Amino acid sequence: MSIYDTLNSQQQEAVFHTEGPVLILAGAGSGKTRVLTHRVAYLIEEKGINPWNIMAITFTNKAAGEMRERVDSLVGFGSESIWVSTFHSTCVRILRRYIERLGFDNNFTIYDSDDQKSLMKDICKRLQIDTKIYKEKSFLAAISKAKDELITPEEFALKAEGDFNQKKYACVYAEYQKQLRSNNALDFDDLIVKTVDLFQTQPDVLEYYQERFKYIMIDEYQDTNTAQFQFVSLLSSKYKNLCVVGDDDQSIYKFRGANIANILSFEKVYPTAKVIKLEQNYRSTQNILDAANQVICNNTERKDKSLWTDNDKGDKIELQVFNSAYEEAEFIVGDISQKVRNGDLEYKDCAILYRTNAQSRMFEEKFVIGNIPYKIVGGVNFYARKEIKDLLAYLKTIDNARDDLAVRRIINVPRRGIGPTTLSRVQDYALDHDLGFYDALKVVDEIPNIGRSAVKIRPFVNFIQMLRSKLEYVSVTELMQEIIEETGYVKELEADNTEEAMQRIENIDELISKIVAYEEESETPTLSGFLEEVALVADIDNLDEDSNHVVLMTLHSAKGLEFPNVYLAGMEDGIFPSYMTIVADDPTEIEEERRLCYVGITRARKWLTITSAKQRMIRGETQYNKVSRFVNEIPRQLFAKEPQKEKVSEVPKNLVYAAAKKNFHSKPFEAKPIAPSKNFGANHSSGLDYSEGDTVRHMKFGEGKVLQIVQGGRDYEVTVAFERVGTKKMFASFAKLKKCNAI
Ligand SMILES: Nc1ncnc2c1ncn2[C@@H]1O[C@H](COP(=O)(O)OP(=O)(O)OP(=O)(O)O)[C@@H](O)[C@H]1O
Ligand SMILES: [Mg+2]
Repeated sequence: MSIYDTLNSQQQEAVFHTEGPVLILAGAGSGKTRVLTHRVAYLIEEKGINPWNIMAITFTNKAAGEMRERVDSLVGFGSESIWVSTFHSTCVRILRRYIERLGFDNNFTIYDSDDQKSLMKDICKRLQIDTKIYKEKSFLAAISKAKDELITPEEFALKAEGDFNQKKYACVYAEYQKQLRSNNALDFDDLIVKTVDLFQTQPDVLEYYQERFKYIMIDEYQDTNTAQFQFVSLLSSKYKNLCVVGDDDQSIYKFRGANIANILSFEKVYPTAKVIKLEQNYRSTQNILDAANQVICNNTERKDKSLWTDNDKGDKIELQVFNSAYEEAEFIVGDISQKVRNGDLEYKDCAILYRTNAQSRMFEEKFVIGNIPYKIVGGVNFYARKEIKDLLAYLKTIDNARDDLAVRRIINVPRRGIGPTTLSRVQDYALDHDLGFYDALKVVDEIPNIGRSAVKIRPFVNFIQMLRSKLEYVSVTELMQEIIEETGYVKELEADNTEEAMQRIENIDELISKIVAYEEESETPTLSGFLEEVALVADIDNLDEDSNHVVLMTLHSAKGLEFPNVYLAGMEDGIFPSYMTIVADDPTEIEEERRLCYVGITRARKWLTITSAKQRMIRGETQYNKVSRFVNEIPRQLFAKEPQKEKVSEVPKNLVYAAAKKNFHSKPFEAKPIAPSKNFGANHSSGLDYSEGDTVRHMKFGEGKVLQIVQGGRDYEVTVAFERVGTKKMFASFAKLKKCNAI
């Protein structure tokens, strides 16, 4: 039996039709992604296509990794030379090779949203824009929107003729692009825009990639924007072997410029396109699928599809309405805990999905108290933390000193006593002489009126130059070590000795582990390579399949994934659909939210629980909401029982909450491996000053008794019975336990 026998006949048709444009339009869970991976295998195994000639594009890095894994297991060899990645990663690879043609250096920096904000702040200041009237955020949003649609600053300016407001935006957009260029940096949107630009202006480059990628496949096609569409069209215009898969009912990124027309008009753009529909859902039970179908059929702007399944009816959908978000969290966490205890499920089979990131906190508290492993996908991104950004800014400065933002971030970290007047003199000098900020620092003695400040600047420049000269023969890990030691970054935190400082040190340890892992895994590790990888980590990538923890994430992040047991939390009008959508009273916006709801429901394989709270605190205000209109679109008979009536808590809620808070630690203890032989920064000494039976003190957990110390692979594992929080097992170097003096 071949692997293709496991596909149904429509799926087979989609796999075997390899030449010319193909559109696979199908509902959730019908095997679209599965078809793509099998198609790649088929091309290589049966058609003898060189893996080198295949490109597959997915929406997140995680999906890319998953696809590579699936192809690997199907094909067994050669899959490393297939390009399987996201639009952004694909474009970075192309630009690293050819962006010089557009006047950038190939080692350009990628700006994240924080970097963009700082840059915009500078620009507004320089252009003397009143940011009380014109928000930096709205400039960035307008620029991003323009880029999604491939509108250049010049075109923007032309369109703005006569409109005072728009002219201001045009002017900021132009300045923003100018600054990016002089910093040798691109923002995320630019990655696509510049690649399209490259293809349009450099025919030989386009031709090279057209010859290279004779077969192109795109997953989640419904969420491509105009710029991405253009990229694909150019690349596939020679051989036209383009296969896209998507579901118009799952288009949920309109706010990021996704253009549903790209899928709806595929047949117009490619009149010879073969269109294949998949109608059997393999993922969910009949009940779950019925609920999803009943919700989505309320949308008018859609291609009609019918999805059916051979699966059992399955359990009915659970609907629970609570008095407060607190009770909602308590129920869900309790339910998971019970199902796991019963042996029905493992933690990793469970996902809690919600509309906004802020909804995660309540669950976190409950998980911490219940000692249940969980992971939040999204939220405060690791790389957005101050200490991580500071240290990365050092690496960026060493890698590409034209990145002014990075240089300015660290010039006074640690404090070097370089004042704002000095900095603005350097900045002026740089502008007057058309130099980058760092280049101006290098010639500090020539800057007028700089006076004694030059003495403070020179050691900084020397330090960076020294590290740069070492680049060729030291590893990134060693580089980081030197930065931490020379700047005294960790020493300063240690001296601070607060809980927050300790958390920061833990984060730095985590960063070091990341660098070590990168250097171990990469064939040719380089500083630029590391920075690139870091810049491209979407939040979703933090999801580690192997670990056994409950996953919490927004509905947007859940696209393409599946879990046996799913909770849709906060299903209230005002939350989902959001208050903004309701007041906008725009049917297309409600339809977008409804599609998001469809995505949510269809993530569930066996069990689906929908919850809502009658009252919930949002940004410090208590809101009273009705059950979401989307829930009312699900026929009653699909629910296990009518929503339960008022549940009166015996303990006043504020007391319960205070009690929860008292026990709340921002994160559950998570053992992190330590970089082998590169233990520095935090006090990673293996010499413990306590032994079994001693009373020790932990910064968060308080006092406890050491029950056991075991030499683990990389570190000592210490088991401590804490008075307040019970017994915990932890790595010695991370726990930083202090022996309490016997009286
Ligand atoms: N022919 C088949 N036989 C058995 N299982 C299948 C078949 N086709 C798909 N599946 C399974 O159904 C589930 C859904 O498949 P897949 O993720 O490819 O769907 P999808 O259409 O990409 O979903 P989504 O729209 O959510 O991205 C997976 O677990 C997959 O392994
Ligand atoms: Mg899919």
